[in-house]
Amino acid sequence: MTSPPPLLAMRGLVKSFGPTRALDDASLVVAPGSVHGLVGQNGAGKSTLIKALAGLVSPEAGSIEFEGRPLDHLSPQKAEQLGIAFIHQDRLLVPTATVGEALFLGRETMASRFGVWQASLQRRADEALRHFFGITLPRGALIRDLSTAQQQIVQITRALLAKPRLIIFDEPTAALAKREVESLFAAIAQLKARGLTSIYISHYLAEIERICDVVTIMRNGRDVAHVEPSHTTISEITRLMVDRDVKDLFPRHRAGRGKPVLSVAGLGAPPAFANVSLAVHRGEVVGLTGLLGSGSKELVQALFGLRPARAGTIEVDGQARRLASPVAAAQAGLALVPEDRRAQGVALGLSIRENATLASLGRITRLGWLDRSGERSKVSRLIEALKIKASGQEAPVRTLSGGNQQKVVIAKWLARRSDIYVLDEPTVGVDVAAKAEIYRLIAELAEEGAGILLLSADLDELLGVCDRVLVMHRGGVVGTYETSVTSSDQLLAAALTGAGPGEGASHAA
Ligand SMILES: Nc1ncnc2c1ncn2[C@@H]1O[C@H](COP(=O)(O)OP(=O)(O)OP(=O)(O)O)[C@@H](O)[C@H]1O
Repeated sequence: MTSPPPLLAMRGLVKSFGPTRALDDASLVVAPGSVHGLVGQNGAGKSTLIKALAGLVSPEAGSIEFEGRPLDHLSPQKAEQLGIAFIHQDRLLVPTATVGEALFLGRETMASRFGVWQASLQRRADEALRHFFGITLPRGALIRDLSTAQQQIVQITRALLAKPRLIIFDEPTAALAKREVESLFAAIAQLKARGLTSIYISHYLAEIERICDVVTIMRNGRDVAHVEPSHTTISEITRLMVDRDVKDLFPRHRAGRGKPVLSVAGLGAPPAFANVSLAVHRGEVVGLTGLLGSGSKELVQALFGLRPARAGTIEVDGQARRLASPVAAAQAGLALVPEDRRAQGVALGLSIRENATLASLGRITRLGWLDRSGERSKVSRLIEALKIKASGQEAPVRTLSGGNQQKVVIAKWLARRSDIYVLDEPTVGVDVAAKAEIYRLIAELAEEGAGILLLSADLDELLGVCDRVLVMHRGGVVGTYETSVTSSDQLLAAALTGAGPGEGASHAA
């Protein structure tokens, strides 16, 4: 049987940025009706390849064919006319638009806010969101009021409404909770059944294995292998990506549990969450998880000083503290790795070295010394360990790939000597080798006597690195699970239903 001609054939692409060869003879050939995975370490060239298809970068060599026709002088408009839709990592929706406007209107017409018009838009928005994702969003909400996950759902729904021929998902699940991931997979399966072709870029190899028919593996700007997940293991895909074996993804720390370093009692910021009590001890890694709307994100925001708590107390090392701002939280001894790292964590115009140094400024030890050199050398070590791919330490962070930018922020914050680390999704968008490195660092911090609170939607990650996991549901903590005796299904069931822990787990926080 002859196979059908490819829907998309990108061949021999070359693209340099100064001294960096982002694409070096890269090819991607996609069969119609397939779900095609694209994987590679941070900086391997995945985004540059996709940007070439969107007309956002012009390759120096190579060819692109779509439905058998050669394409040149591509632009985002031309790609859209051809029926190629992109779901990018960065949010591109207008923050002041309503959900209905973001879904159905061109950007230029968003100024009109007539009541009847809005009501009809909202009704159509509800229908579309329910159709593709089985959810509705608060009526009249503006894009900026939505969480990252909700914004992404709107972005995907908008793309699907245009009935594309090819849809490219660039790390679509990075900000999604497990249940939304399932809805997305169901939507992709449905689209495939209707003959739509998808390209799926992700660092979550388990997802790639589950939904992709074929996977192209990139390394150093080149496609180095093409495999069928049904005949290949995740560790083989990892080995092809990294060109070595990655062992011990989840190293366990060997710290003993010390005194409580962070104690939260009766904390509330209604309607997001109420009456939350928890303790993180020295030498302990505590996980926190919950679906969208469970309050877990908002709880972490309150600890970051980004959301005022209306009730309850927070103690750091036995002393009552008011964490009214991120600065107050940092002064109280908390190191915070925020989720929205591009907005909150990194100065894009500055170099890697300058970003690393910024974290050291103003950090005063208990004895009153400014300890910069120690931190800086630790940052350098981390940049080395996390294999941040850049032309050098002076490269502006703006020029790094998305995952490498995240590594810079994480290196910066993890190098601060702190008593408590609050990490909000620290490994999202980070490749598997760097993930292992970040887990090793978390273990090291615990062994140095810090307490760590890790918010994550990745249940395997939580079970792999934490001692205990707190699950939130509808604004409250519904259970604390000892990870040594818990499965991811138990965590998911608790997050979904709010049912407390069964055998082998405890209610005590
Ligand atoms: N505008 C640019 N200027 C300079 N270098 C760039 C630019 N865009 C990309 N690069 C470099 O090209 C290489 C490939 O980057 P790309 O964003 O394609 O990687 P990626 O595989 O998508 O990584 P990630 O998984 O981190 O998103 C990286 O070394 C990056 O630093």
